[in-house]
Amino acid sequence: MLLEKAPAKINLTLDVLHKRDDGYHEVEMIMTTVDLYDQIQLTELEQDEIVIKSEKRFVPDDRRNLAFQAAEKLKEKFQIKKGVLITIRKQIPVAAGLAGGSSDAAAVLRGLNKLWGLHLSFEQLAEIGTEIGSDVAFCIYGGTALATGRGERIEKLPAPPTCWVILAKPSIGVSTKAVYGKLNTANIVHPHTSDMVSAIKEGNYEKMCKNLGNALEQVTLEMHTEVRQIKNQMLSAGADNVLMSGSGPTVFGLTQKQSRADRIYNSLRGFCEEVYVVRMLGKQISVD
Ligand SMILES: C[C@](O)(CO)[C@H](O)COP(=O)(O)OP(=O)(O)OC[C@H]1O[C@@H](n2ccc(N)nc2=O)[C@H](O)[C@@H]1O
Ligand SMILES: Nc1ncnc2c1ncn2[C@@H]1O[C@H](COP(=O)(O)OP(=O)(O)OP(=O)(O)O)[C@@H](O)[C@H]1O
Repeated sequence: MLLEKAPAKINLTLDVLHKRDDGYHEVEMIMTTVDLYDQIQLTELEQDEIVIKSEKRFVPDDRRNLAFQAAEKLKEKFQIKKGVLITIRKQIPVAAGLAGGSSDAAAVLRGLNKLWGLHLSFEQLAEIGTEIGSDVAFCIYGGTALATGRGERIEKLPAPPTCWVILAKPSIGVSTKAVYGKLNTANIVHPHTSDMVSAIKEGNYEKMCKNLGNALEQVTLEMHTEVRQIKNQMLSAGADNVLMSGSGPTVFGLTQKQSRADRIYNSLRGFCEEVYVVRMLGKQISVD
């Protein structure tokens, strides 16, 4: 039996450059993992099958689950004739823009690499992960990175300046495909990715806050008024800046003061069911 943590990610920036011929969008985004985790337990089975268990509604227990696809890919590619029970203790909100499913898939790839003694590098696991979803490669490494291409090309960055992150997810789920589908690439307000990279490298918290930006935010804001309400609520409770993560609908606010993090958290409870105060992890996931 083996346990593997699957952390959520947030987007500090998300820029869309253009739509590609293969239907995906060329992106440039800075992502960082936070200490909100799903717990993945991998148990070897006698029978040659993949079984998914999760107590949470909305999490599929068949091939639609990205964790299932991760195990299936490894079995196919390396002709593994063993079975595995994948138990997912879900803590990351579902369909939230926090890469929950992608991080579960990445954790299964890392975990089975150990359990089945495959000795694959993180680079090889990231390549396999990309066949499952655009965010999986980043989730293999965790930490902070600039992701380009359709999200699969990863360049490591140092840890962002220390701060509190308040996450709030309104009670709606958002389909990433639908948000990209509604995006008008001619009307994008592009975030300043290179300024965010330098903010992180300089450890400049104010500059990081100033340069938060997400090209998909406007699309989701127009679909769901709750996202705007949460942004306004966080700002009026004292967040230094706020942004929607990924394709949403989760919004995060930043502050360096714990008392203010508490105030923002309290101001959202009752208003919004899923609220968390977390830290950015900064560090990448270690190979062992
Ligand atoms: C919004 C983000 O989560 C930000 O990190 C990612 O860009 C999306 O990553 P993901 O959920 O792993 O996305 P995938 O499962 O690869 O793709 C879902 C759908 O989103 C759209 N999609 C995704 C990534 C991308 N660079 N361009 C796209 O247009 C495509 O319509 C695709 O069919
Ligand atoms: N392991 C999983 N955990 C949660 N949802 C999963 C999982 N595998 C597949 N899904 C399906 O994927 C859909 C999107 O869920 P997920 O939580 O991964 O979205 P997300 O956080 O918005 O992802 P991203 O930020 O990568 O776009 C869900 O509605 C669910 O049906």
